[in-house]
Amino acid sequence: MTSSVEQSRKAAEALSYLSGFGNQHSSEAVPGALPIGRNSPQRAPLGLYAEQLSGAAFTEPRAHNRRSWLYRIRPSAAHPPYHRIDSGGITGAPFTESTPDPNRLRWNPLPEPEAGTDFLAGLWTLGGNGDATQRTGMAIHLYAANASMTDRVFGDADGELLIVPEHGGLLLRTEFGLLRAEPGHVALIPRGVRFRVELLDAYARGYVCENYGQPFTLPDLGPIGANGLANPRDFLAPQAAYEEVEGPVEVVNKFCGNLWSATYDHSPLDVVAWHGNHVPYVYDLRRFNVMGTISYDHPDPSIFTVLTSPSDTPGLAGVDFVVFAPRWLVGEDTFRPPYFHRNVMSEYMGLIEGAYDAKAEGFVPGGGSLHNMMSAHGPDRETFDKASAADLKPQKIDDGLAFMFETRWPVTLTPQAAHAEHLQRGYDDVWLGLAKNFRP
Ligand SMILES: O=C(O)Cc1cc(O)ccc1O
Ligand SMILES: [Fe+2]
Repeated sequence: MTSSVEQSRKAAEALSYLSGFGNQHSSEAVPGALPIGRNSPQRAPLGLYAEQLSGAAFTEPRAHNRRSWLYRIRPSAAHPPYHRIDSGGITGAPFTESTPDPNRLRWNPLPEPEAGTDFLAGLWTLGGNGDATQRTGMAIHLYAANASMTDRVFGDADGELLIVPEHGGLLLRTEFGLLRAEPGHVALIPRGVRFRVELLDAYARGYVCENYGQPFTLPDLGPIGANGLANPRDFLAPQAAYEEVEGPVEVVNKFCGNLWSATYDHSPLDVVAWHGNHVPYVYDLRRFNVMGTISYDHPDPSIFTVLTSPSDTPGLAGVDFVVFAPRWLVGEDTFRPPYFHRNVMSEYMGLIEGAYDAKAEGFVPGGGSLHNMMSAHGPDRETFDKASAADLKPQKIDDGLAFMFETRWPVTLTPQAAHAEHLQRGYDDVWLGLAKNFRP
């Protein structure tokens, strides 16, 4: 099962997908593997085992109900006990080891990992909120890896994983089939789905939003109409693909914040056919249909919402995933970059490529910033001065791709993030020297 970057690349280049967000997809890697007209026939086709994977309670309304039926070589139940293993850099909610911090904070990218670090070993938790045992809240993780996962797979019982590569492509071998996620794409692994990450480049780095709450869905469009923002057909699910591997495979399960491990005598990526709507997917952020003003003022960034995890209060997300993609700015008599603000929501921002229009310096690809609930932030001094004096002709912002995980609850840091070497000291200084211009 060991694989080189070239082998993974070859597999990634051959992929085709099923299109459509939230669809009831179906796929079979071997003709006839998928039962027709029923989910669990007395004997499933080709000697496969039928198994349901639920992502919603059986009784949730149809609009929210999520489940898939998997037809696999061995049932998932055939495994030895799990035992606790060291979690390395990854932890989960509740985050109780640090005092929630009202300061504006910014980090440089993670340092290079030791040779032989795979995606799972390279996960590093920055912080989060909520409680995995209550299925509320979210965690922010970063990853830096220089090796493919071999002979082991990962599954997260705590929540779904929104993976945002910033450097290096990933091949995600999931129970449902293969997905390719390059920088500029996002990949979503639903709660409980097992997967292995192979690198398509020597080095991979990026961000992960672990969502304990309601699964990410597309935002309502309201007066925008029937089209726009992230279009459903651009979300791509895998075609069924299985491996028939006999021999030890470590299965690591994240459960209520801790990692547990069991060594199976076969690979659990052995699903030959499946159907349902609890599926992994990839989405190319460059397909995002950006909306903006064509008159004046800087619109709120909710118009850039790609995916939202709703809470029980309409419009108040557990977490939103927001992208700042290339777009034209044409606002007249308008301060065009992000405004100064204090937000009841907490904002973690990352940069996939280039630069971000509110920060002249210091916010770099692979780095991140946290502006917690009600913390005052906005353009740095240099950006403010420049934008206040700019000639307001139409301007294309096309030199960057930034994103935000915006959550209704404050983000509490892990001790490793609060004391990190790569935490920038003196971030507050970017707002120093904003001149007093008041002339009554
Ligand atoms: O703080 C940020 O840069 C994110 C952000 C962007 C924007 O365009 C308006 C508000 C906002 O919080
Ligand atoms: Fe903000």
